[in-house]
Amino acid sequence: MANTLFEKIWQQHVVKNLEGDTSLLYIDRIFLHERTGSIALKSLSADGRKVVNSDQVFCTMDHIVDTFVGRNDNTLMPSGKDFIVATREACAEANIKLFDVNDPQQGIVHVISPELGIVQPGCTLVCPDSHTCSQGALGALAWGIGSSEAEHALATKTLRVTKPKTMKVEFVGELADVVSAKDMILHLIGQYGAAGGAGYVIEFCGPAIDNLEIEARLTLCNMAVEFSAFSGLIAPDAKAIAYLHNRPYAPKGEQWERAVEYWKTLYSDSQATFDKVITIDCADIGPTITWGTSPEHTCSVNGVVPEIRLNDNGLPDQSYIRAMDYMQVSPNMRLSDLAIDAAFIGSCTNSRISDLRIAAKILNGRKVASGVKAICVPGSTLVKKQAEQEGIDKILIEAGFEWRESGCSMCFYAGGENFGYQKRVVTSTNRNFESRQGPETRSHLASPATVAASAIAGHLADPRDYL
Ligand SMILES: CC(C)[C@H](C(=O)O)[C@@H](O)C(=O)O
Ligand code: SF4
Repeated sequence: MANTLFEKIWQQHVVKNLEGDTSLLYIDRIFLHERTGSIALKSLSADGRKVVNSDQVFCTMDHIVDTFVGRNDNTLMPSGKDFIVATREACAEANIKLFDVNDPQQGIVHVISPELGIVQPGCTLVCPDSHTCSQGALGALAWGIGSSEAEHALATKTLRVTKPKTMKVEFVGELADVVSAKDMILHLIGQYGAAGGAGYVIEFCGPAIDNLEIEARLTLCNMAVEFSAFSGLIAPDAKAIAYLHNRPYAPKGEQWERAVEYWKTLYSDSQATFDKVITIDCADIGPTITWGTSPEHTCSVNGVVPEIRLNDNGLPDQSYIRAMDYMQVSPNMRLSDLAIDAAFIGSCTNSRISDLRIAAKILNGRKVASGVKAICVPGSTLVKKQAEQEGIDKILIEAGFEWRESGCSMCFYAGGENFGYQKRVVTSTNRNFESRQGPETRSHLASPATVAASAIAGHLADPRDYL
């Protein structure tokens, strides 16, 4: 029988079929972070239960840690230190591998898991964090769970999961210069709505996906959850296999050979059917940015804010009115007329070395506009080190960017460091809802290239004008 990639991985992991579409699935890897992982570990231990196999569990300090150079356990986030200390203690007690605050392999969970070869094709990986879907880029079934599900997985190596429907999103044609995976995913969400993927697991495929490097595929899959999908994944190809080769946690020697043999079977059979298919022509995608407070509020960076959408009754959609009011934009306003207060390059969406390279290419020899607070937070300590070896830090600092230690940082506002009241931020992150990056901040989601160009211009700007 012809199967999709998802069905192959699913079938491999069914321990028992339960009622209806629900199955008990075997979980290969569990990743935790100090914000939600510590809660799961604490509660597990309070119940007198144990982590059943700590070799399959990893934890990092990314969400709460400060990103200032010279950081320690103290954080700007009130009581952040408590989470850090509790996580450290819980990991030591359960014998879990922890990438601690100043560990050379520390970083944002969805950046370090691929970077260290922890996520692998065909495996099931869960983390109490919504952007776990990023890791599907390597052909894994990876999805975000809640803290109580994390407890269940830690104690049993299994989870009850209701089978999602399958969607194929095929990208055909070629991307224009500087147009990136971030523009692709924003374009998809803009076209089909932020709920467009609800109830589905999405396989991204097609010639334009084949052409993407692994880091770009991670960016694309990262925002599957912003499309409301259960997860996103991409069949592992020669690029995925080459990417994983020799990574610290990837199999070695004979085990590597056997793994590769298996990974090569992980693709959707040509006769396999999907519940839904979407095809997107990359010729239609340009540098894309959000104007509003949902990832579906997108437009071209050199375009204008759209008209207010009408609802089914032909009346102005209140969510559009509210978003425009919050963002202080109005229909037909040029995006390039919006002055920015801040520019942020970071997050599990766009903080890998390829993201920093494109930013450096644009920023080289230029200056951030006066009055713009510009911050770059590498996605991992290894990315930071690599960037420093390439001189990227110098280019960014010279241009006027702050160069930070790795972490989630101001991708999300948790009561600590933020961009300030009602500040307008152009950001390489994945969420733009109200106050996501600070009190009433106005976030415009875009690619790192667009963020860099806008930082120089002092207003939202098209990266094609800066190459
Ligand atoms: C803190 C964590 C639970 C949260 C998530 O799950 O997404 C965070 O990573 C985010 O991006 O908002
Ligand atoms: S970088 Fe942002 S989106 Fe990613 S895990 Fe951290 S807080 Fe969540």
